[in-house]
Amino acid sequence: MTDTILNVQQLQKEYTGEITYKALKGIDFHLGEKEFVAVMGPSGSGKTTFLNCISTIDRPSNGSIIINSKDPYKLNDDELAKFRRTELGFVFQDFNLVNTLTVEENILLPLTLDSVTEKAMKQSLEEVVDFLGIEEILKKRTFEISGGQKQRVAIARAVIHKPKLLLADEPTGNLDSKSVNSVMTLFESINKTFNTAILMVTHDAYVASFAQRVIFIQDGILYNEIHRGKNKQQFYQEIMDTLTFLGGGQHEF
Ligand SMILES: Nc1ncnc2c1ncn2[C@@H]1O[C@H](COP(=O)(O)OP(=O)(O)OP(=O)(O)O)[C@@H](O)[C@H]1O
Repeated sequence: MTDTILNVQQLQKEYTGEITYKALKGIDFHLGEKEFVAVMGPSGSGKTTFLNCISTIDRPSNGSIIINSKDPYKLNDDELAKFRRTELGFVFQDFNLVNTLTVEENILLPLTLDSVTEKAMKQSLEEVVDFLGIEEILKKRTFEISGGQKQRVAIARAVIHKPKLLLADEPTGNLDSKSVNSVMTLFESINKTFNTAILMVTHDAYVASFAQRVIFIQDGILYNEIHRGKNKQQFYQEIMDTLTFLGGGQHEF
């Protein structure tokens, strides 16, 4: 068994308001330190809540989350901000780039916040830009580049500090099929080249088939998980079969 980067035990999340809603009802989950796992399930099943609890956006109601041997919910605000900047990387469906900054400035943002030296910044930038093949757009503003390019920039920003764990919520949700392919190939190579563990929520079985394992959440509980063997096409079919078994129209996934 590989070392664990993320250990989730009995995770529960209850949204309180006029009506109390239990979005997560006790989830146990381990992510190996070099693993790439996709999270699937019907709409409203709790996928984003699960990811948000792990990414420290949403505080769990009960249970524990340990990332790289640390409990982020036991850190004070400054420590937590630093923890997120150094140990985690985030990729979202809508890219979350700063429109007033250039591509290069966007990518360097996490490092400027951590007062990294200019020399070290340049070196990290060169490495990530080379890896992602985005030299020619570095001086452009975000409104001058395509959706696929925006997501590559967002990924560059998410991995420039070599996080141990990359968290992605529907990273291909706003992309055309050609960009979906290139972004997923990129995720695969980030996972293999930098040994970055990846946890990614997706509705798309094809996108999930790039992962090594898919977990399925239904009604706030872990319903099932399947592992990829050598054959990606067969894995895709198994994912589709599980989704069909889970029920709900295809539009729900
Ligand atoms: N802030 C909130 N307050 C109250 N209820 C919430 C809140 N956020 C989510 N929920 C509820 O919790 C449940 C799980 O939501 P969540 O967004 O995690 O589902 P999901 O599986 O990611 O759905 P989708 O695939 O549609 O994005 C839903 O029923 C949702 O309405």
